[in-house]
Amino acid sequence: MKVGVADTTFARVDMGAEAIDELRRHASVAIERYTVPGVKDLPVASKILLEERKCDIVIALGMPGGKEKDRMCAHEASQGLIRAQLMTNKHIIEVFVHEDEAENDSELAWLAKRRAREHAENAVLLIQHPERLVKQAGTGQRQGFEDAGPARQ
Ligand SMILES: Cc1nc2c(=O)[nH]c(=O)nc-2n(C[C@H](O)[C@H](O)[C@H](O)CO)c1C
Repeated sequence: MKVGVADTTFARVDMGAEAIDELRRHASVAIERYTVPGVKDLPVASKILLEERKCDIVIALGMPGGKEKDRMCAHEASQGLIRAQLMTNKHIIEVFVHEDEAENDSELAWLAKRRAREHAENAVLLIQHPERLVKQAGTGQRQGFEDAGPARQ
């Protein structure tokens, strides 16, 4: 199994390094990293990782800033990532941490690292152990902040 890790220099936390560190816990996983300036560059980087560098799945990590133009950028990047998935028929796990999700820098760093690691785990499960994700269906999993848990009925 080969996992592509696409990340950005715009991000204020080295999310790619966190994802790679988590992936390295799985001995059978090869890793290919591709760093670009910002989130809008992630779709083509991800597509190249899937098509030319023969990755099975890509984790695309980015950090939209807190301004309206950043939110617009993130939305455009998301649309590009969805298109790239449809064009390649492969998963690209979007791992965006919006700068304004956190109250301060230390919470931002904690959130970005934890979300990157949890989605790295999801990428391995999607390719190698999809049945384990089926077991988690409907359990309100979240990446970063606490899980929401299942709805009380
Ligand atoms: C406004 C803006 N905001 C962000 C952002 O919030 N997060 C991010 O990662 N990148 C941003 N960029 C840069 C673009 O994604 C892209 O790197 C440039 O437009 C060059 O293609 C831009 C231009």
